[in-house]
Amino acid sequence: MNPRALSLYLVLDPGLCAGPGLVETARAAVRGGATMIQLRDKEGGTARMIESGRALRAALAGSGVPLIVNDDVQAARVLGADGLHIGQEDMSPAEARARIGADAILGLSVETEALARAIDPALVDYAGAGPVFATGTKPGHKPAIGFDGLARLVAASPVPSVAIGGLKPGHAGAVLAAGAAGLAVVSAICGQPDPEAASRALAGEIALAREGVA
Ligand SMILES: Cc1ncc(COP(=O)(O)OP(=O)(O)O)c(N)n1
Ligand SMILES: Cc1nc(C(=O)O)sc1CCOP(=O)(O)O
Ligand SMILES: [Mg+2]
Repeated sequence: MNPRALSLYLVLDPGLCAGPGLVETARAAVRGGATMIQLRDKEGGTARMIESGRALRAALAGSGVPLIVNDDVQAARVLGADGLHIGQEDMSPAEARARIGADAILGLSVETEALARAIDPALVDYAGAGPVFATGTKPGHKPAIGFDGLARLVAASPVPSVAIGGLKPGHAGAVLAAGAAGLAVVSAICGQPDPEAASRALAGEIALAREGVA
């Protein structure tokens, strides 16, 4: 996986995207510069994940933007998704890798330095590091780590890290300065009045920040 794919990683939440919907939000975000899309539906079960995933696959076809499925390895397999994102309590990276195959992208959430250090780079392609800030999008999330904590997780991880949790416009510089490959966001794009403009603003900030740290 090219770490640049982690630059602006949109995690789609069907509830927050209820206005335009998942597909239109994804299309708009990609027009604005999103580089990776995750389907994260914590409520709908496998059947809805597959239905939404099919529509997203069709919308993203030819864009070069990978589609990652959150949690649900069965849906990821049925969809032939580009990858799967798992948390520490979902399944082991070894099981996930065995079930999605060698070529699929596998992401793993890490909330502490010890978890980041424990990543096996033979199994896992990227780390989702956070939460950087408290967020209402994920009730019961682990304690916020801030930019200093992010830098420690990034340094401990043997694979590229994408920062997540409460990230908004204005944060890209600090995230990249901490060494992360990019920002993963839900509410900074999903549910915004103009998701394309929101995505373009974040992508522009990331590009500027990258010039600063290159
Ligand atoms: C890019 C990215 N990073 C972290 C997460 C969180 O995954 P997890 O800890 O399994 O929590 P849920 O998203 O399943 O509630 C993520 N989804 N994406
Ligand atoms: C899905 C998710 N995982 C997190 C983690 O820390 O592992 S925080 C989070 C939600 C991020 O949403 P928003 O960009 O709206 O703050
Ligand atoms: Mg999970």
